Amino acid sequence: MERQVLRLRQAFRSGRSRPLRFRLQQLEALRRMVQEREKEILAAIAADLSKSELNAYSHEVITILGEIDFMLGNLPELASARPAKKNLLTMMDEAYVQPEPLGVVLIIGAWNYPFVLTMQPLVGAIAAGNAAIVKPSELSENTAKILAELLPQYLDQDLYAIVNGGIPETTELLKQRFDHILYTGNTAVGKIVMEAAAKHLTPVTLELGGKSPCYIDRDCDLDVACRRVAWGKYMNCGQTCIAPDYILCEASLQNQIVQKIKETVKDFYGENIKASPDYERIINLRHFKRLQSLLKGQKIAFGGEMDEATRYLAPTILTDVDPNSKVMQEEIFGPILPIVSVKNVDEAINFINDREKPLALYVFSRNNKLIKRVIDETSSGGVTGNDVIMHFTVNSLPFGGVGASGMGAYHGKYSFDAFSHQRPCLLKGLKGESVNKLRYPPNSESKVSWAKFFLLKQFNKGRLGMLLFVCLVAVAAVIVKDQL
Ligand SMILES: NC(=O)C1=CN([C@@H]2O[C@H](COP(=O)(O)OP(=O)(O)OC[C@H]3O[C@@H](n4cnc5c(N)ncnc54)[C@H](O)[C@@H]3O)[C@@H](O)[C@H]2O)C=CC1
Ligand SMILES: CCCCCCCCCCCCCCCCCC(=O)O
Repeated sequence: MERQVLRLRQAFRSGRSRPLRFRLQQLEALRRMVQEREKEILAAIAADLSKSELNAYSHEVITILGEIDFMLGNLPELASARPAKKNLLTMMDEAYVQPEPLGVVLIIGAWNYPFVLTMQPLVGAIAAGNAAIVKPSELSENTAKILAELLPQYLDQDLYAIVNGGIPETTELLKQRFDHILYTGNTAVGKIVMEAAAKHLTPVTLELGGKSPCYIDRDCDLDVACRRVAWGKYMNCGQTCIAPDYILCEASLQNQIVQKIKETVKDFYGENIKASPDYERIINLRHFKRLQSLLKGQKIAFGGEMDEATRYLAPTILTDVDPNSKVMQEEIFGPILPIVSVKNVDEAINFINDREKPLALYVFSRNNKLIKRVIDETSSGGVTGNDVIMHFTVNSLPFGGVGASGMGAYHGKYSFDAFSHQRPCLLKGLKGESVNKLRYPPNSESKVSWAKFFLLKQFNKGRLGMLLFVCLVAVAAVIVKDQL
């Protein structure tokens, strides 16, 4: 492991990953990989998550193609230096912010969207000019295997590597020094990653989970709300980090919501859900048993059927759920939808604020003011109003958590930023010593007043301001020279 990181570090230090042309070439190669090897990639994702290849394409491959296209189209602008505003003392100098790559970065992915959660950060790491090691989840073993086979065929092998394995391999990897770590997965392991990173003062982006609430207001089109909630909750069998975890609504809405989601489920998956190509399975037996245990003692208003042999768990709704019950204490990450009743929106807001900050928050209402109020009075990684999941798909929005749901963000420009250092650069000439005397010892009352004048005054009024400024500097230089 140590040698592998060293190899990447040497390649990074050679400067090969930095030129814009090289980054664009690598991104194009990654796009070619996705296009040319689409069948193998889809088959691997499908095998890992008992998913149809059509769904594997629309849940995962489409996101990566979109992200690569975004980077190819925007990289020249993202990577270029941005001029910075100057003060009086530096008006004649050059000030700019130059994004620079961080170095060798580590990307640790989770199993639930195994292609997106490794490749989307990789696109950002390449775009920003880094070397990268990708560590896919061992639970999605087919995707991990195909990535290990394909990436070296398309990408520069000295700069981009893939390490497969479970806890021992990841533990070993985390002992190495990286310049950034982007980890996606559960909060407990997030803490392990952050602790390991702290030993090297390595910055981290943590994409964690949590319970994402969904408030459905009385003033709402329930048919639409229930269809959208059912889509986001039961997609990937509930194994989506931003799936609506539970519903908050007034008690009088509960039965209608159950009825409407029930009808939607029939429309989506037919009478025999098990036979639907659009309904996935739980990833493994451990998660299946965990979900089974969350149902104990609950009122199952819909669903609840299960088959351990195939890890099938039907779309399920729980009603009159006690906020203190187990299903409301941990992230569900499965197709179980509890409904908790609240008296009104105020109680819903308090309910959300009494708990850890969620990764996503959903509000359904015809009343935009109410939606804005919920946004203003709560905190969450992201928000979608009158829909679920969809903020993930907008790559001009930063995607990430806050508080217990994570730190940092990525997607589109934010991925580029996550893997870049914004380096401030100020380039001065060697002239102007008469004004510079102001900052050289010995200090004096008059120097301080001049310093205040130069540093605290703001002149940003275009050409006229510039002219005025040049005159001022000339006069000041003469006065300062005489006084010092
Ligand atoms: N914020 C986001 O974008 C996303 C967050 N998630 C969250 O991830 C969670 C589900 O993923 P997990 O079951 O955690 O996935 P997982 O079991 O695949 O673990 C994630 C990664 O951590 C590594 N890992 C596991 N145990 C480790 C240890 N002791 N030391 C070092 N590395 C270790 C694994 O090898 C894997 O690469 C949910 O909480 C979900 O909400 C999932 C997808 C997206
Ligand atoms: C007109 C046709 C439109 C088709 C749109 C398809 C939209 C598909 C959205 C797919 C979202 C995938 C979410 C992936 C989330 C990954 C991270 C996570 O939350 O665990």
